[in-house]
Order: sequence, then C-alpha cells, then structure tokens
Amino acid sequence: MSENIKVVVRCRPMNQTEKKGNCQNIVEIDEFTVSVTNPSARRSQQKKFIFDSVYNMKTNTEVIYDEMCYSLVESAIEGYNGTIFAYGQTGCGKTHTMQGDENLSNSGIIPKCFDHIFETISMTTNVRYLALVTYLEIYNERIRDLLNKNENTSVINHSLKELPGIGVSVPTLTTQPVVNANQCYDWLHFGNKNRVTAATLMNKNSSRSHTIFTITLEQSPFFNSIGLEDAFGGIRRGKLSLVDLAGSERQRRTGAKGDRLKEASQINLSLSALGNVISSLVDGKAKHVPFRDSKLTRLLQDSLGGNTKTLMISCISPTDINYDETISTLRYASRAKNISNKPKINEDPKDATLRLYQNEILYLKRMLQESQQILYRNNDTNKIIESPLKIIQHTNMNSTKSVQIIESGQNCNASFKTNNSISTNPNFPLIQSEGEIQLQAQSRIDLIKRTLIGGERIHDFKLKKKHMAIANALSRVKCEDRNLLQGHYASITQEIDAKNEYIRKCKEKIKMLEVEVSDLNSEFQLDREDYLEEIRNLGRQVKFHQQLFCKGSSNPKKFDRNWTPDTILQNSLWNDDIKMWRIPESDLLKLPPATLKSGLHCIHPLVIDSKNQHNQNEILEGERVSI
Ligand SMILES: Nc1ncnc2c1ncn2[C@@H]1O[C@H](COP(=O)(O)OP(=O)(O)OP(=O)(O)O)[C@@H](O)[C@H]1O
Repeated sequence: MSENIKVVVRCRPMNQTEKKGNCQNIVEIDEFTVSVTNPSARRSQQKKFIFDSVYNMKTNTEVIYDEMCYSLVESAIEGYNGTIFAYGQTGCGKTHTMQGDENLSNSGIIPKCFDHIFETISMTTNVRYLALVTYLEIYNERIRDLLNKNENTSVINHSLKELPGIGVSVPTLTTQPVVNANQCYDWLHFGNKNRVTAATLMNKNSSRSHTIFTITLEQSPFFNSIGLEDAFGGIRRGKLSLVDLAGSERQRRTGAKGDRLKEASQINLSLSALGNVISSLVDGKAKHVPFRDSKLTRLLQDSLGGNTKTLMISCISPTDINYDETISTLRYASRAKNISNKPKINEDPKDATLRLYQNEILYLKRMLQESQQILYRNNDTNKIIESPLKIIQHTNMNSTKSVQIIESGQNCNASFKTNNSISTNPNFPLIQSEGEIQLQAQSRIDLIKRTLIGGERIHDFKLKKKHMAIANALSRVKCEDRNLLQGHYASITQEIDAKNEYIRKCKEKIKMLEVEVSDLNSEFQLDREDYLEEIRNLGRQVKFHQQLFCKGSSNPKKFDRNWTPDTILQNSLWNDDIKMWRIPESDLLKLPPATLKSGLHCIHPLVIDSKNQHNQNEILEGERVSI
C-alpha cells in the first residue's frame, strides 16, 4: 500500500526583534489551511495552502505529537521505518519543535518519542525488544558521529553505504543500546554537546548542521514459559529517524561571514538538493532522481519515495519581513505532499543484531552445558568441588568481579563475536580457569538479556495517557468526517448527503489548486516585470561605483553611485576636463542621448568601475571614442 508523505505547518510566535520592529502578522491559520498576505502587493493578495494539519503560534508541541507523530511512532514500534523531519527558514522553530527547550515542560518531539517508545514497549507481554541509537550530523558535507567520545570531529568524515534490502546507512557510526528513555536523553544531550551551533543575526543559537537521531527497534516474539534463548521467532525491525535540518538563510539577513558563510552556503546547497529531489519525485517524469547530489538527500532517500512513513513539519514565521521565505517554505511543503511512499514492515532483516545475540546465547549455553558435564566428571573422581553453576551465581554477586569479566569478553571466548555495544579490553589477562570461563559466559548472557526489554507491566496512568493521545487525535477529525471515513450511514439519504459533501470538498480543493496555479502565473509575471524594470534602470543609470577622477586633479571627486548622467550634467561635473569615464562596455550603448552630447566626446574606455581598480593615469590615458 502506498501512502503520501504527511505534511504539517507550524507557525511560531513573533520574536522580540520582530515585535520591536513593528512587524506585521501576515499569516492566518485555519484547521488545514495557511493563508499568507503579500505585504508589498498592489492589491491585497492572499495565498492559500492546504496541509494535513496546520498549527498556530499558540499550539504546543504535545498537540502536534499526539495528532501527527503518535501513530507514526507506533508504526516504528511495530516494525515500519518512520521519519519525522523539520524544515524551514532559519530561526523558525525547527530545533524548538524537534528537541524542545532545555525547560522540560516544553519538550520537543524527539524526547516525546523516547517516552512513548519505552512506555509502549513496557506494555508488551510477549515480545522482546532491542533498542539501539545513533546520532550523526552533516556539517559542511561531512558526516560526523556525535556519539563517539574520541572522534576528532574536524577530521573524520564517515562514508555512506548502500546495501540491498537495507538502504543507505553509515556503518561506522557508534551504536548504543538503550533500555529506557533516560538513557536516550543522555545520548541526545551527549551528541548535542558535539553539535555545531553558532549565533547569527537571525538566530542566536542557529544550527549549522543537519542532524539525524535514529532509534532502531528490533523485536522478536518471546514466551515466558519457554525461556528467552529458545524462543526467538521471526525478527522485525523498525527504524525511527528524527531529523533536525539546518535552516535556509540569506547572507544579507544573517550577516554570515567567514566560517558562518561557508556553513550557510553548504546548508543552502544541500537544501536546494533536497528541493530538487522533492521536485523530481513529484513531477514523476524524471527518470533520474538526484539523491546523490548531497549527503542529506542520500540519507533521506528511503524517507522520500521509499519504504518509510514520513512526516514533514514545515516551520514558518508569521511576519511580513519573512514573506518570501515563508512562501518558499510553503511551496516546497505543498509539493512534498505529493510524494508517495510504500511503507512495509521489515521482516527478518539479514543483519539483525538480535539474531547475532540469539546465536551467541545459544553458543554460550551449549558451552556452559558441556563444561558443566566435565566438572561433574571430575567430581566423580572424588575431588569435592562445588557445582560450577553455583560458583557462577556466587561470583555474580560480586559486582567488581563481574565488571572485569565483561571487560575481558574478547579474551574469554574468541569464537563468538563481541558486539560493538560492549567495550572490550584486549590487554586484560586471559582467564584460563574453567569456572571463570563459565562465569564469563554467564555474565555475557546476562548482559545480553539486560539489553532486551519489554514485558513489564506499566502503571494505569500511562495507559490513560495513551488513550488521551488517541482521543486528542480523534477530536480533530469532525464527527461527520469520522462517520464518512468509517462508512457508517444510517440511511441511503445520509450516504448520498455524505458523498455529496465529499464531492463538494473535492471541488473546493480543485478550485483552490486552480487559484494556486493562477497565483503562480501572475507571480511569475510580476517577477518578470520586476526583472525587466531592473534591466531598464540599469540602462538609464550609469553606475559610477565609487569615484570619478578628473584630469589635472589628484583628488578624486566623490560620486553618488545612483546619479544618472543627467544629474551629473546638472551638477556641472561634466566639463572638458573629464574626458573619460569608466563605464562598463555593455552599459555604454544604454546611455541616454543627453550624456552623449556632441562635442563632449564620450568616451571609452572610460572611467569608474569599482571592481577594476584602475589607477588614475590609466584612466586618463584611455582610448577615445567619437560618438
Ligand atoms: N513555536 C514556538 N514557540 C515559542 N518559541 C519558539 C517557537 N518556535 C521557535 N521558537 C523560538 O525561536 C527561536 C529560534 O528557534 P529555533 O532555534 O528552533 O529555530 P531553527 O529553525 O532551528 O533555526 P536554525 O535553522 O537557525 O537552527 C528559539 O529561541 C525558540 O525557542
């Protein structure tokens, strides 16, 4: 079954600078519609866009989560891939939406996902889950591992790999197992400390990179009566990618220079690559979708047109000064609505970590059983020793000992693969004794079991929270729509009415799309006229960029760059001494006739051009051209 990407819009409140600058609110929000008024239009012009949902400046993140993210996260827990990403102009609230404020009462979507996932998992009774997290950033087109404590982030650039059936991934990233929401917060904060942010004129804490926090959830049926290691059934794997994009920005407004400027151009490049991917996916005609144009689009490949349920949250500003950027964000968002994905549950992935764990447990169990038999044989030869299993249990009580044993995992049993989530210490002395090997094997089994979660009973209030979230989501769907969706009609007349209503809505939508097309046409026309006007102005105004040099004078005379040749004449600066102006050759023919009065030989190659810093002599000695 294919389904379209869900797209919602969130409008942030005005910030202090906008309030002080008396900015106007030009955005109106209805349930599913955003209307934006063009502040510089000759007549009041409003553009309308329809989305899956639209949120005004008063809406808090919890409502957005309940309505739009809840079901997507549930799907990821079931075994689907899910992506939530925030998109929009710099300073419009992407990080606020995804991560939230430091203040916990206003937490973002990412922390809410953590709570949701672990609450849901704790309600399951017959499934065991393994949760693994990674966190990366794309900074200046380099991939950096935000969870690696030792990585020299200025040097490292991780590579992408595309594997059939798995998709595009970064195999060298640090993967951390997590067993509760708190561990996830800790890794998120840890990664955020490594993330690049900086102040710009538009946002004092602007993200200079795109980040992707991924939670992979592998699950397998588990029956208490049998025991974990014997009960692994088919494995499913869901993956939730939480993406906080850096914002599009214009240098003129952010005041970016140096490193900030370099970052901005990389950010804009990758966002325009994202725009191109969206366009070619929507056009449907393009044979080739340019995913390979940037790291961001490659990593999002599966979320755009692939096997993923995707939610795009477009963040906009309400003010007139951001009109152009707001319209551009809404246009992209509107196009993205038409991208169709084909999500399906990922069954039995070949590279499942859970499968490695299963094999490892089976191997260790067999080994324990065999060594137990040997020791019993020794027992038969009259040496009184304790049962090895007792030794294991006894020594496990001693936590220091068991930590050392985990550390030496590699030495203990060279034939099983040590998972990268568990650190190894190759220098730790090899433990030879039979009892200690068993102990070590048992510790490893315990450790693996501790990383598997699910099955604990949860408190009632958590269940209530889940029901409230569902009720919240449903409350947005109008009663009659719900009936319609569910196909419950009391009579044929009601069914006809409902279907007529549906047809009416479709017609309304078509009308709005027609208006949008005609808007786009007239906007294109306006832009065209603007450009033509600018070209004409360029023709009329000779652009003296800085100064006009006069013959016989060592002091250059200052010129206003916007003076027209007529103004120059009126200001009496035109005299026989000034024979040469530096005028770009292409502009020479555009000079109005007054400038080229007969007798005042104008004058090539001429006078002032700020880009070419010619010296005075060169200017004065230029070649004359008779008109
Ligand atoms: N919906 C909102 N309600 C209240 N404050 C908000 C909202 N959205 C954004 N803000 C505030 O606006 C400021 C900028 O937001 P944020 O850093 O999230 O923008 P951004 O889109 O991530 O910018 P950048 O692309 O530069 O990283 C922050 O101080 C944030 O708290």
